[in-house]
Amino acid sequence: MTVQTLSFTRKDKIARLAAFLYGLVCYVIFFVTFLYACGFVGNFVVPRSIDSAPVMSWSKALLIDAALLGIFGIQHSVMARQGFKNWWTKFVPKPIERSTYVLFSSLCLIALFYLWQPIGGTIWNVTNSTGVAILYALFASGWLLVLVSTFLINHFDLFGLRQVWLNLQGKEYTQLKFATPGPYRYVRHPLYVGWLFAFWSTPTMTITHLVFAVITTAYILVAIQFEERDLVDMHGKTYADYRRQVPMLFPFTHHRQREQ
Ligand SMILES: C[S@@+](CC[C@H](N)C(=O)[O-])C[C@H]1O[C@@H](n2cnc3c(N)ncnc32)[C@H](O)[C@@H]1O
Repeated sequence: MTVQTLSFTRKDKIARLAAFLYGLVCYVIFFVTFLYACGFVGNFVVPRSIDSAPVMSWSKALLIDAALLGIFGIQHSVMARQGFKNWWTKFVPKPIERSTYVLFSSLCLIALFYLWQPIGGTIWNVTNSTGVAILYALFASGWLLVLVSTFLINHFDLFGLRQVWLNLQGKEYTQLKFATPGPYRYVRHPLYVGWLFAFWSTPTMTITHLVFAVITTAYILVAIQFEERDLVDMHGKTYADYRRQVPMLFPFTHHRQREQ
């Protein structure tokens, strides 16, 4: 073995280790952002939440909030498309592509938490203690369903750790297989169902919260179209059949195409 090859091997090992550490840092940033998001939407623990006191006119606040959600939506959807990935992995090494996606998503959310402008106003206010308890239980179940669904798909792949771990070991990345564990047998998008519960279940629905819930719901419905197009490209007939047989978000709903 020549000296040149030896030094390349060592450089390669250092690069793999650096990629792994980068993936780990991105994951920690994601996880802290995720925990902050629970407090932000639920109005607890965090210093600035979705319903903090308004400080500007409602029209200006609405514009800022819509822009913040729009930026997150564009980043999250564009960077997830195969065409974008093919282009930007010319600059970003493939093993850290997912971690970088996760990092950018977290940064958009951190900007949203920091710059969010409450509007105030009350749409509904449940004061009955049973009602409040049920709404908080649905809120908590939503976040739990989100987290559990990530593990059912593959938590460590979704957040980039699997990619940098395989790279550290010098192993090739393998695509995740299509699977329908647990709730995936009843709905195609349990993780998004979790978000819907987390965003809509609140004893006090303010105008601010409603704006957040409506825009994120619209985003989820659009994102599903793009995600399913990619899933059909990836898994072909298997996913197309699954789409025909299993409802999108509401379990046990009559699926039109099932009868065909
Ligand atoms: C954030 S996850 C959301 C998964 C799903 N839309 C949900 O709401 O539970 C998105 C990733 O999951 C993958 N995915 C979605 N459904 C899947 C399935 N049934 N089996 C394997 N991967 C899936 C997609 O390819 C995408 O990379």
